[in-house]
Amino acid sequence: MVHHQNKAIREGDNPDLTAERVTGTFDTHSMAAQIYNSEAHARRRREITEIIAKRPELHDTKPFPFMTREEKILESSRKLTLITKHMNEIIEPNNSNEMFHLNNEVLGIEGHPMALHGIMFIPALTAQASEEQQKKWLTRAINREIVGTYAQTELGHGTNLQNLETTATYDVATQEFVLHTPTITGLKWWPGNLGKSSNYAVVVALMFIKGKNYGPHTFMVPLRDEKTHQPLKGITIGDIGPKIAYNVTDNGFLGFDHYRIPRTNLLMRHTRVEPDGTYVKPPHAKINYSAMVHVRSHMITGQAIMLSYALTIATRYSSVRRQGQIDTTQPEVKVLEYQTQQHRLFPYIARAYAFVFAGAETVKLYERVLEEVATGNVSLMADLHALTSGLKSVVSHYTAQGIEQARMACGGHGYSQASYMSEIFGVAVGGCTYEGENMVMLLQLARYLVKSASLVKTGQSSKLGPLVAYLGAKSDSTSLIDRTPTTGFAEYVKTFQHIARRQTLKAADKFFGLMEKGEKRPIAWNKSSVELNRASRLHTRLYIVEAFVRRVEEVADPRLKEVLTDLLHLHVNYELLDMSTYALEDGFVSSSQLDYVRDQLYFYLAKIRPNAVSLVDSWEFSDQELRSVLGRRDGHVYENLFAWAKASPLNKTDVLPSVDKYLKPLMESARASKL
Ligand SMILES: CCCCCCCC/C=C\CCCCC/C=C/C(=O)SCCNC(=O)CCNC(=O)[C@H](O)C(C)(C)COP(=O)(O)OP(=O)(O)OC[C@H]1O[C@@H](n2cnc3c(N)ncnc32)[C@H](O)[C@@H]1OP(=O)(O)O
Ligand SMILES: Cc1cc2nc3c(=O)[nH]c(=O)nc-3n(C[C@H](O)[C@H](O)[C@H](O)COP(=O)(O)OP(=O)(O)OC[C@H]3O[C@@H](n4cnc5c(N)ncnc54)[C@H](O)[C@@H]3O)c2cc1C
Repeated sequence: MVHHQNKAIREGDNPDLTAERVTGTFDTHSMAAQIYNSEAHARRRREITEIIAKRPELHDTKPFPFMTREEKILESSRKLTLITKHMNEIIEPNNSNEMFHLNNEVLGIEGHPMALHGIMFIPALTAQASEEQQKKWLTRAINREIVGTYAQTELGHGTNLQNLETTATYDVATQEFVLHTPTITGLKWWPGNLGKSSNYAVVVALMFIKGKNYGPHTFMVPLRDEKTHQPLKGITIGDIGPKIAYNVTDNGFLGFDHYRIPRTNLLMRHTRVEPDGTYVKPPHAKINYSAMVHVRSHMITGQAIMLSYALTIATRYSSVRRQGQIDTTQPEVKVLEYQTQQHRLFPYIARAYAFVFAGAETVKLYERVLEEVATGNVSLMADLHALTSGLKSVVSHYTAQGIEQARMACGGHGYSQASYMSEIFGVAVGGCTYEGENMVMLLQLARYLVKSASLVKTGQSSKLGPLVAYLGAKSDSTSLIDRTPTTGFAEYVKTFQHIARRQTLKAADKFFGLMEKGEKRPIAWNKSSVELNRASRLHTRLYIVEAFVRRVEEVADPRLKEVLTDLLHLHVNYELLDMSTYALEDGFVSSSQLDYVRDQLYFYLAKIRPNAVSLVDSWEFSDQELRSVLGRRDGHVYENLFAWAKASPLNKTDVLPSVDKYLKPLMESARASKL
């Protein structure tokens, strides 16, 4: 048997796809180790996939698009129960990476009844509950004796946490907090799994003590009777109805009617309220926002994975789909031969790699900050908040765009739910909104950039943190791209730094200038906000490029290094063209340099072409995880599309009741009236 570099090759596969895999120049298992940050983790992913493949009870009983929402929830609860029961046979206990993979394989991306339990409820209790509180609730939560969610957003308020309407008013006499929803707009609205699944929630409410508003705080709140699962007295609760996607998750509403909880249900690791109502403030005003920072830090990788789902589907399909000719004397070509198709897909393949590398760095920083905050050191919280705010916005935006490009790259079949593209898009695009609407989060990063710009302007560049140190550096007079013999990326990085620095300082000038002219700070901020967000995006895109460069520099295997270097070339050239307005407007980059950048882009599209399928195969998504007929590993698309169509519930009978009831009588009466 021949050993190929691409480990996805199997006998009997569509030969067009096998031919693509044979041309791969690198070992896809080794590339998976880069993507998943270690050989051990990549191997464990494969082992988990194999275990699941051998357990049919963990497979979907029918394709998700053929199920109603109720069926999907039932099916996902069945599988959730099974994986909970057999968890220790499948994954290492408490390994969140393995759990994430297990969930993606078995439950999929549409959510499940305990999605928020793992993503926010447990992280909130871990970071914000005191040790005593953790003994009471965290162990039960980890054991899944109770199911919880994170209830913050309201019908009328999501972004602006200071104006939430839900109140928690301290009653000194009974040592209780009274939770209350004063209006319809104060109903909690959106929290995942709040509607039907959870019996507890970490609730965010404005805390009032003796008439004083202490702002948003987090409380552990029982919602349903633990035995009967009936809502408790004083609680109004339910599902908010179907959404664009993510419909296995019961996003819910919740109202409180003077609902009492003990004082000790305020999460008290960092903040305390004494029995007499004395407030002990936390070491950082935003320490209670930790569950949001947790998701923002992890969702970068989550988004990269969803983008790669779509790219895997589209790239494999483009290798088996033949349409039209390039040379009219030759047979029809694979659509992947078209430069336009390559230009549509390959820069996003590069972005997906860039995002997953940036995501790994973000999680590392998050874990460091988590440890430091636990010991009272809050010094890096602002940096982490700025970084994750920018990354969640930029990455979710380009992920949604990339998935949509991948869908269109599949032509008509991309529009069928057999491709699974619409669900992937629908779930991923939610990331532009949840955990802070993208514009709002870019503006959070902009606050950090403006402060940094003001250090530069006042000659205090030495005080700049490592993420923004480049703001204090001097630019060359022009970019040296194409003017130096070096093949490295230093000139590109310098150019991105120049662009981000110039835009940041310019936007900050606009803001400060407006204030100097007498505008109040918030008005000046609003009038500068489009320019400020441009700066945030450029800063974040620079960070992503740098994270990519850092990773490529670390890679030792020469075959991997070569293909990752090709991808990085593609990335920097594509990014620079995409932001060429900024590069051209002060003459830092000339139009002839941009011609060079364009040529480089086309060169690397062609160079990557033979590795395209191997690059997407390296993510090692199983068919079970992808849930896409078009993206099947074996490339046998057409026969399976036909089988899929035949399985459509509409094809159970030859004549639908709607035809019997309406169309037949309509046609009959039309015929009769002609007589
Ligand atoms: C292995 C694990 C696998 C995980 C996989 C994940 C993959 C995910 C896939 C699917 C998941 C789907 C589930 C979705 C779940 C969604 C949940 C939610 O959406 S929960 C609700 C989220 N809501 C928000 O994000 C609201 C956004 N709004 C805010 O965050 C705030 O209101 C604000 C905009 C930040 C403003 O806050 P506030 O009004 O309090 O601010 P100000 O008083 O104006 O102060 C601003 C200063 O505060 C600093 N700040 C703000 N936040 C932080 C922070 N977190 N840390 C540090 N500092 C912070 C800010 O920088 C300002 O500082 P200065 O400029 O004044 O110095
Ligand atoms: C799939 C999904 C899952 C969710 N899960 C949860 C959950 O589990 N728990 C939970 O509590 N919430 C959850 N949410 C809610 C989510 O966090 C909020 O919808 C999100 O934070 C945005 O807030 P909003 O809806 O109030 O938007 P709005 O703030 O009303 O945004 C509307 C528009 O106003 C703009 N805008 C608002 N404020 C400003 C500003 N200061 N400056 C400039 N522009 C501004 C925005 O950019 C946007 O264009 C979920 C939402 C979705 C879609």
